[in-house]
Amino acid sequence: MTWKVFIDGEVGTTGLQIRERLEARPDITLVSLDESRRKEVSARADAAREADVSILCLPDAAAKELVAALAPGEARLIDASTAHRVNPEWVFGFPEMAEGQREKVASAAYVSNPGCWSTCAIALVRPLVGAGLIDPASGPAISGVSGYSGGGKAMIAEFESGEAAGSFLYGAAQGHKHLPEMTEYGLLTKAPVFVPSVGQYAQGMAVAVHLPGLGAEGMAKAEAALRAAYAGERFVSVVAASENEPRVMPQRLNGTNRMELSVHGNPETGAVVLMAVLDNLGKGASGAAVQNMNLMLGADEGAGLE
Ligand SMILES: NC(=O)C1=CN([C@@H]2O[C@H](COP(=O)(O)OP(=O)(O)OC[C@H]3O[C@@H](n4cnc5c(N)ncnc54)[C@H](OP(=O)(O)O)[C@@H]3O)[C@@H](O)[C@H]2O)C=CC1
Ligand SMILES: CC(=O)N[C@@H](CCC(=O)OP(=O)(O)O)C(=O)O
Repeated sequence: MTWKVFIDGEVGTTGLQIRERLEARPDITLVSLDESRRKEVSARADAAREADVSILCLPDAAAKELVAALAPGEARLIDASTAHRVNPEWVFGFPEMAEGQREKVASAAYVSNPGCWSTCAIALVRPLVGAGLIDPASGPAISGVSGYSGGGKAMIAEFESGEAAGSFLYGAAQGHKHLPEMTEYGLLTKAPVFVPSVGQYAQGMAVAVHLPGLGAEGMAKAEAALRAAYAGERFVSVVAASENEPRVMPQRLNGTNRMELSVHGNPETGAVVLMAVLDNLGKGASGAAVQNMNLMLGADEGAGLE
């Protein structure tokens, strides 16, 4: 069995990484457009119609433009941009998120690939809300660090040319574009307070959820809730705190489609921190898109991924 796949935006950061994962696969034939036509909407729509699944690795506006050029049912799409993440007509492409989510992805016409920050945040927060350990109205504090490839070609150029003055925090005004998806799929009623940062390295991400009052008992329950939520999962797992102590290394899972979660804290003060590590271009983007594509095509979910 072979399938045709179109990567719209295949020369961008996310698209290239998907292409690398698919090129080696005998079961996939890539549908490609010439350089001169790759931004022409009619050519992109034709390519999407020809393919069994198309993966959009584009700015939000270009993703919306392609969707608008297609009639419902003409193409199956995975959108890696932010454009459709909380749109109820799209299935959120995080198969491990909830029971039944994997099956929804497999049968969907339109799948939105989650953001890298939100994959980490949702993975940590959602099971704890479910277990009654996070109050959904509490607006939990979340922080994190990403490699600069998370900002695509423009930020890579900024860092690699020396134009960027160094690492920075951002999003302090609480308008980060992943907040709606974190809130909705984290089962929160109030958005988290989220302060991400970009480090002076290319790739890899670590995210921390801060729970100052969870306590020693809550800490044990949090780990149990996370272990139960991801039991048997191949790409999401809970690891011992010692794996991420004393230093959390955001580049630890680079080149993989894995995300590792851990629970940390001080039993005496009751302060607890949940931690997630992934490759922003692996489980945070390109790896996740390939996993969703595999599910939609009926291929082995882990094909082309490690
Ligand atoms: N980088 C990351 O870690 C993550 C990125 N994402 C999301 O994935 C999407 C792609 O991001 P990323 O790969 O980083 O971005 P890049 O800027 O690296 O790549 C975007 C690509 O889209 C192309 N493009 C722009 N407009 C059009 C158009 N109208 N038609 C066809 N192609 C077009 C660009 O062309 P050109 O080369 O000419 O500029 C570029 O190659 C974004 O929505 C981003 O937010 C999601 C999760 C993580
Ligand atoms: C480091 C950095 O700048 N990261 C990007 C998010 C990358 C990403 O996940 O983009 P999507 O929202 O399209 O998924 C940001 O915070 O805006």
